[in-house]
Amino acid sequence: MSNKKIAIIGGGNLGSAIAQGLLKSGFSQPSDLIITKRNTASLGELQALGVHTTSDNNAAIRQAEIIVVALKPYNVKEVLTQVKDAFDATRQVLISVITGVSMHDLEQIAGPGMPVVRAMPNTAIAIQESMTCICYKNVSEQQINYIKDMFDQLGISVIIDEKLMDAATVLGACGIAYALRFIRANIQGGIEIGFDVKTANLIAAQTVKGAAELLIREKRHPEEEIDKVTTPKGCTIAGLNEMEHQGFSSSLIKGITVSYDKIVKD
Ligand SMILES: NC(=O)C1=CN([C@@H]2O[C@H](COP(=O)(O)OP(=O)(O)OC[C@H]3O[C@@H](n4cnc5c(N)ncnc54)[C@H](OP(=O)(O)O)[C@@H]3O)[C@@H](O)[C@H]2O)C=CC1
Ligand SMILES: O=C(O)[C@@H]1CCC=N1
Repeated sequence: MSNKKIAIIGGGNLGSAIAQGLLKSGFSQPSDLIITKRNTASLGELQALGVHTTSDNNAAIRQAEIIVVALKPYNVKEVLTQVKDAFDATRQVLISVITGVSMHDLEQIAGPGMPVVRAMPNTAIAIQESMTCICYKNVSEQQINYIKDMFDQLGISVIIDEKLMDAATVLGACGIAYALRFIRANIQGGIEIGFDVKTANLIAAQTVKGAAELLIREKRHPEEEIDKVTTPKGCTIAGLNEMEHQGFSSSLIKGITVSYDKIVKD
Protein backbone atom coordinates (compact mmCIF):
# COMPACT_ATOMS: atom_id res chain seq x y z
CA MET A 1 0.00 0.00 0.00
CA SER A 2 1.33 3.41 -1.01
CA ASN A 3 1.15 6.35 1.36
CA LYS A 4 2.46 8.99 -1.02
CA LYS A 5 0.02 11.69 -2.10
CA ILE A 6 -0.62 11.52 -5.82
CA ALA A 7 -2.09 14.47 -7.76
CA ILE A 8 -3.50 13.76 -11.21
CA ILE A 9 -3.67 16.96 -13.24
CA GLY A 10 -6.25 16.51 -16.03
CA GLY A 11 -8.93 14.02 -15.01
CA GLY A 12 -10.08 13.04 -18.49
CA ASN A 13 -10.13 9.59 -20.12
CA LEU A 14 -6.61 8.61 -19.11
CA GLY A 15 -6.31 10.59 -15.86
CA SER A 16 -9.54 9.05 -14.51
CA ALA A 17 -8.48 5.58 -15.68
CA ILE A 18 -5.20 5.95 -13.76
CA ALA A 19 -7.10 6.98 -10.61
CA GLN A 20 -9.42 3.98 -10.95
CA GLY A 21 -6.47 1.63 -11.44
CA LEU A 22 -4.62 3.03 -8.43
CA LEU A 23 -7.71 2.47 -6.26
CA LYS A 24 -8.61 -0.98 -7.64
CA SER A 25 -5.04 -2.23 -7.23
CA GLY A 26 -4.96 -1.01 -3.62
CA PHE A 27 -1.79 0.97 -4.42
CA SER A 28 -3.53 4.15 -3.25
CA GLN A 29 -6.24 4.93 -0.74
CA PRO A 30 -8.90 7.42 -1.92
CA SER A 31 -7.55 9.94 0.61
CA ASP A 32 -4.11 9.76 -1.07
CA LEU A 33 -5.49 10.87 -4.45
CA ILE A 34 -6.32 14.33 -5.75
CA ILE A 35 -7.61 14.72 -9.29
CA THR A 36 -8.17 17.98 -11.14
CA LYS A 37 -10.09 19.29 -14.11
CA ARG A 38 -11.91 22.54 -14.79
CA ASN A 39 -15.34 20.96 -14.81
CA THR A 40 -15.25 18.51 -11.89
CA ALA A 41 -18.88 17.36 -12.37
CA SER A 42 -17.72 14.43 -14.52
CA LEU A 43 -15.52 13.14 -11.67
CA GLY A 44 -18.56 12.22 -9.52
CA GLU A 45 -17.75 8.51 -9.48
CA LEU A 46 -14.23 9.08 -8.09
CA GLN A 47 -15.53 11.72 -5.69
CA ALA A 48 -18.09 9.22 -4.35
CA LEU A 49 -15.21 6.83 -3.60
CA GLY A 50 -13.56 9.53 -1.46
CA VAL A 51 -11.05 10.92 -3.97
CA HIS A 52 -10.48 14.67 -3.61
CA THR A 53 -11.58 16.41 -6.82
CA THR A 54 -10.80 20.06 -7.53
CA SER A 55 -10.11 22.67 -10.22
CA ASP A 56 -7.21 24.08 -8.22
CA ASN A 57 -4.07 22.66 -9.86
CA ASN A 58 -1.80 24.77 -7.71
CA ALA A 59 -3.15 23.40 -4.41
CA ALA A 60 -3.25 19.85 -5.74
CA ILE A 61 0.41 19.94 -6.81
CA ARG A 62 1.58 21.49 -3.53
CA GLN A 63 -0.03 18.67 -1.52
CA ALA A 64 1.47 15.86 -3.61
CA GLU A 65 4.76 14.02 -3.87
CA ILE A 66 3.84 12.37 -7.19
CA ILE A 67 2.25 14.57 -9.85
CA VAL A 68 0.76 12.79 -12.86
CA VAL A 69 0.00 15.17 -15.71
CA ALA A 70 -2.67 13.88 -18.12
CA LEU A 71 -3.54 17.09 -19.97
CA LYS A 72 -3.88 17.39 -23.74
CA PRO A 73 -0.58 18.10 -25.53
CA TYR A 74 -1.83 21.50 -26.76
CA ASN A 75 -2.50 23.08 -23.35
CA VAL A 76 0.09 21.43 -21.11
CA LYS A 77 2.66 24.19 -21.42
CA GLU A 78 0.17 26.94 -20.63
CA VAL A 79 -1.44 25.10 -17.70
CA LEU A 80 1.81 23.95 -16.06
CA THR A 81 3.50 27.33 -16.52
CA GLN A 82 0.68 28.90 -14.49
CA VAL A 83 1.53 26.62 -11.54
CA LYS A 84 5.30 26.28 -11.97
CA ASP A 85 6.01 27.72 -8.51
CA ALA A 86 4.16 24.77 -6.95
CA PHE A 87 6.83 22.29 -8.11
CA ASP A 88 9.49 21.28 -5.60
CA ALA A 89 12.41 19.28 -7.00
CA THR A 90 13.53 18.24 -3.50
CA ARG A 91 10.43 16.15 -2.72
CA GLN A 92 8.34 15.65 -5.87
CA VAL A 93 8.39 13.65 -9.08
CA LEU A 94 6.54 14.90 -12.17
CA ILE A 95 5.13 12.10 -14.32
CA SER A 96 3.78 13.04 -17.75
CA VAL A 97 1.63 10.72 -19.84
CA ILE A 98 1.33 13.34 -22.57
CA THR A 99 2.09 12.40 -26.15
CA GLY A 100 5.05 14.13 -27.76
CA VAL A 101 6.21 16.31 -24.83
CA SER A 102 9.87 15.65 -24.00
CA MET A 103 11.47 15.38 -20.57
CA HIS A 104 13.56 18.41 -21.54
CA ASP A 105 10.35 20.44 -22.11
CA LEU A 106 8.93 19.26 -18.77
CA GLU A 107 12.10 20.24 -16.92
CA GLN A 108 12.06 23.64 -18.61
CA ILE A 109 8.58 24.22 -17.19
CA ALA A 110 8.94 22.68 -13.71
CA GLY A 111 12.46 23.99 -13.08
CA PRO A 112 16.02 22.73 -13.49
CA GLY A 113 16.77 19.44 -11.76
CA MET A 114 13.07 18.53 -11.41
CA PRO A 115 12.74 14.73 -11.35
CA VAL A 116 10.69 13.94 -14.46
CA VAL A 117 9.23 10.72 -15.81
CA ARG A 118 7.48 10.12 -19.12
CA ALA A 119 5.07 7.22 -18.92
CA MET A 120 2.98 5.90 -21.79
CA PRO A 121 0.17 3.69 -20.47
CA ASN A 122 -3.08 2.76 -22.19
CA THR A 123 -6.70 2.93 -21.07
CA ALA A 124 -6.61 -0.66 -19.72
CA ILE A 125 -4.83 0.96 -16.76
CA ALA A 126 -8.35 1.35 -15.29
CA ILE A 127 -8.48 -2.44 -14.83
CA GLN A 128 -4.78 -2.97 -14.04
CA GLU A 129 -4.02 -4.36 -17.51
CA SER A 130 -2.02 -1.53 -19.01
CA MET A 131 1.18 -1.83 -20.97
CA THR A 132 3.22 1.13 -19.74
CA CYS A 133 6.54 2.29 -21.20
CA ILE A 134 8.63 4.54 -18.95
CA CYS A 135 11.71 6.75 -19.24
CA TYR A 136 13.11 9.13 -16.62
CA LYS A 137 15.53 11.98 -15.82
CA ASN A 138 16.91 13.42 -12.53
CA VAL A 139 15.15 10.59 -10.68
CA SER A 140 16.76 8.67 -7.80
CA GLU A 141 16.89 4.89 -7.73
CA GLN A 142 14.41 4.90 -4.87
CA GLN A 143 12.00 7.14 -6.81
CA ILE A 144 12.15 5.09 -10.02
CA ASN A 145 11.68 1.86 -8.06
CA TYR A 146 8.55 3.36 -6.49
CA ILE A 147 7.19 4.55 -9.84
CA LYS A 148 7.96 1.28 -11.63
CA ASP A 149 6.23 -0.57 -8.80
CA MET A 150 3.22 1.75 -9.17
CA PHE A 151 2.88 1.03 -12.90
CA ASP A 152 3.53 -2.70 -12.35
CA GLN A 153 0.47 -2.70 -10.06
CA LEU A 154 -1.46 -1.27 -13.00
CA GLY A 155 -0.39 -3.87 -15.55
CA ILE A 156 3.07 -4.47 -17.00
CA SER A 157 5.71 -1.75 -17.27
CA VAL A 158 9.02 -1.55 -19.09
CA ILE A 159 11.78 1.08 -19.00
CA ILE A 160 12.83 2.33 -22.45
CA ASP A 161 14.97 5.09 -23.98
CA GLU A 162 13.19 8.40 -24.48
CA LYS A 163 13.81 8.18 -28.24
CA LEU A 164 11.35 5.25 -28.32
CA MET A 165 8.52 7.05 -26.50
CA ASP A 166 6.69 8.02 -29.71
CA ALA A 167 6.91 4.43 -30.94
CA ALA A 168 5.64 3.26 -27.51
CA THR A 169 2.70 5.65 -27.84
CA VAL A 170 1.69 4.04 -31.12
CA LEU A 171 2.25 0.38 -30.27
CA GLY A 172 0.93 0.48 -26.68
CA ALA A 173 -1.49 3.40 -26.32
CA CYS A 174 -2.97 3.60 -29.83
CA GLY A 175 -2.58 -0.17 -30.00
CA ILE A 176 -5.54 -0.78 -27.71
CA ALA A 177 -7.78 0.98 -30.26
CA TYR A 178 -6.34 -1.09 -33.12
CA ALA A 179 -6.99 -4.29 -31.12
CA LEU A 180 -10.55 -3.22 -30.34
CA ARG A 181 -11.23 -2.48 -34.00
CA PHE A 182 -9.91 -5.97 -34.84
CA ILE A 183 -12.32 -7.44 -32.29
CA ARG A 184 -15.20 -5.36 -33.64
CA ALA A 185 -14.55 -6.66 -37.16
CA ASN A 186 -14.59 -10.21 -35.79
CA ILE A 187 -17.93 -9.49 -34.13
CA GLN A 188 -19.34 -8.20 -37.42
CA GLY A 189 -18.11 -11.34 -39.19
CA GLY A 190 -19.45 -13.51 -36.38
CA ILE A 191 -22.91 -12.01 -36.72
CA GLU A 192 -22.85 -12.59 -40.47
CA ILE A 193 -22.16 -16.30 -39.92
CA GLY A 194 -24.92 -16.71 -37.36
CA PHE A 195 -24.13 -15.45 -33.84
CA ASP A 196 -26.11 -12.86 -31.91
CA VAL A 197 -24.02 -9.79 -31.04
CA LYS A 198 -23.58 -10.65 -27.34
CA THR A 199 -22.26 -14.14 -28.02
CA ALA A 200 -20.10 -12.93 -30.93
CA ASN A 201 -18.62 -10.23 -28.64
CA LEU A 202 -17.74 -12.77 -25.94
CA ILE A 203 -16.23 -15.28 -28.37
CA ALA A 204 -14.19 -12.62 -30.21
CA ALA A 205 -12.88 -10.94 -27.04
CA GLN A 206 -12.01 -14.13 -25.13
CA THR A 207 -10.31 -15.55 -28.24
CA VAL A 208 -8.08 -12.48 -28.53
CA LYS A 209 -7.37 -12.63 -24.79
CA GLY A 210 -6.34 -16.30 -25.13
CA ALA A 211 -4.07 -15.50 -28.10
CA ALA A 212 -2.39 -12.68 -26.15
CA GLU A 213 -1.93 -14.88 -23.07
CA LEU A 214 -0.19 -17.55 -25.18
CA LEU A 215 2.40 -14.94 -26.12
CA ILE A 216 2.73 -13.28 -22.69
CA ARG A 217 2.53 -16.30 -20.37
CA GLU A 218 4.11 -18.94 -22.59
CA LYS A 219 6.47 -16.52 -24.38
CA ARG A 220 5.60 -18.05 -27.77
CA HIS A 221 6.01 -16.49 -31.19
CA PRO A 222 2.69 -15.78 -33.00
CA GLU A 223 3.61 -17.80 -36.10
CA GLU A 224 4.47 -20.87 -33.96
CA GLU A 225 0.95 -20.74 -32.52
CA ILE A 226 -0.64 -20.05 -35.93
CA ASP A 227 1.05 -23.19 -37.31
CA LYS A 228 -0.83 -25.24 -34.69
CA VAL A 229 -4.18 -23.95 -35.94
CA THR A 230 -3.72 -24.18 -39.71
CA THR A 231 -4.79 -27.69 -40.71
CA PRO A 232 -3.52 -28.50 -44.24
CA LYS A 233 -6.25 -27.65 -46.76
CA GLY A 234 -8.31 -26.46 -43.79
CA CYS A 235 -10.55 -23.46 -43.21
CA THR A 236 -8.03 -21.42 -41.12
CA ILE A 237 -5.32 -21.18 -43.78
CA ALA A 238 -7.95 -20.46 -46.43
CA GLY A 239 -9.32 -17.54 -44.39
CA LEU A 240 -5.88 -16.26 -43.33
CA ASN A 241 -4.56 -16.28 -46.89
CA GLU A 242 -7.64 -14.42 -48.11
CA MET A 243 -7.10 -11.82 -45.36
CA GLU A 244 -3.49 -11.38 -46.49
CA HIS A 245 -4.57 -11.11 -50.17
CA GLN A 246 -6.85 -8.27 -48.97
CA GLY A 247 -3.88 -6.54 -47.28
CA PHE A 248 -4.51 -7.47 -43.63
CA SER A 249 -0.93 -7.31 -42.25
CA SER A 250 0.00 -4.57 -44.68
CA SER A 251 -2.89 -2.34 -43.59
CA LEU A 252 -1.93 -2.72 -39.93
CA ILE A 253 1.74 -1.93 -40.57
CA LYS A 254 0.77 1.07 -42.69
CA GLY A 255 -1.65 2.31 -40.01
CA ILE A 256 1.06 2.04 -37.36
CA THR A 257 3.52 4.07 -39.43
CA VAL A 258 0.86 6.71 -40.21
CA SER A 259 0.10 7.07 -36.47
CA TYR A 260 3.83 7.37 -35.79
CA ASP A 261 4.35 10.00 -38.49
CA LYS A 262 1.42 11.97 -37.07
CA ILE A 263 3.24 12.28 -33.72
CA VAL A 264 6.70 12.87 -35.13
CA LYS A 265 5.71 15.41 -37.82
CA ASP A 266 3.12 17.45 -35.83
N1 LIG B 1 -6.60 8.45 -24.08
C1 LIG B 1 -5.60 7.59 -24.22
O1 LIG B 1 -5.76 6.39 -24.52
C2 LIG B 1 -4.21 8.04 -23.98
C3 LIG B 1 -3.88 9.38 -23.84
N2 LIG B 1 -2.59 9.76 -23.64
C4 LIG B 1 -2.26 11.16 -23.45
O2 LIG B 1 -2.91 11.54 -22.25
C5 LIG B 1 -3.31 12.91 -22.34
C6 LIG B 1 -4.78 13.02 -21.97
O3 LIG B 1 -5.55 12.29 -22.91
P1 LIG B 1 -7.08 12.00 -22.64
O4 LIG B 1 -7.26 11.60 -21.21
O5 LIG B 1 -7.53 11.10 -23.70
O6 LIG B 1 -7.67 13.48 -22.86
P2 LIG B 1 -8.96 14.12 -22.19
O7 LIG B 1 -9.34 15.29 -23.00
O8 LIG B 1 -9.98 13.08 -21.91
O9 LIG B 1 -8.39 14.63 -20.78
C7 LIG B 1 -7.74 15.86 -20.58
C8 LIG B 1 -8.40 16.50 -19.40
O10 LIG B 1 -7.70 17.68 -19.05
C9 LIG B 1 -8.65 18.51 -18.40
N3 LIG B 1 -8.14 19.87 -18.39
C10 LIG B 1 -8.10 20.78 -19.39
N4 LIG B 1 -7.60 21.94 -18.95
C11 LIG B 1 -7.31 21.76 -17.64
C12 LIG B 1 -6.77 22.59 -16.62
N5 LIG B 1 -6.45 23.86 -16.86
N6 LIG B 1 -6.61 22.07 -15.39
C13 LIG B 1 -6.96 20.79 -15.12
N7 LIG B 1 -7.49 19.96 -16.03
C14 LIG B 1 -7.65 20.45 -17.28
C15 LIG B 1 -9.92 18.36 -19.23
O11 LIG B 1 -11.09 18.55 -18.44
P3 LIG B 1 -11.79 20.00 -18.33
O12 LIG B 1 -12.03 20.46 -19.73
O13 LIG B 1 -13.01 19.76 -17.51
O14 LIG B 1 -10.78 20.85 -17.62
C16 LIG B 1 -9.85 16.89 -19.65
O15 LIG B 1 -10.69 16.09 -18.87
C17 LIG B 1 -3.02 13.37 -23.75
O16 LIG B 1 -1.86 14.16 -23.71
C18 LIG B 1 -2.79 12.09 -24.52
O17 LIG B 1 -1.82 12.27 -25.52
C19 LIG B 1 -1.59 8.85 -23.51
C20 LIG B 1 -1.85 7.51 -23.61
C21 LIG B 1 -3.16 7.00 -23.88
O1 LIG C 1 -4.70 9.49 -30.07
C1 LIG C 1 -3.93 10.12 -29.33
O2 LIG C 1 -3.36 11.12 -29.75
C2 LIG C 1 -3.67 9.65 -27.92
C3 LIG C 1 -2.24 9.26 -27.72
C4 LIG C 1 -2.23 7.80 -27.53
C5 LIG C 1 -3.62 7.43 -27.40
N1 LIG C 1 -4.41 8.46 -27.59
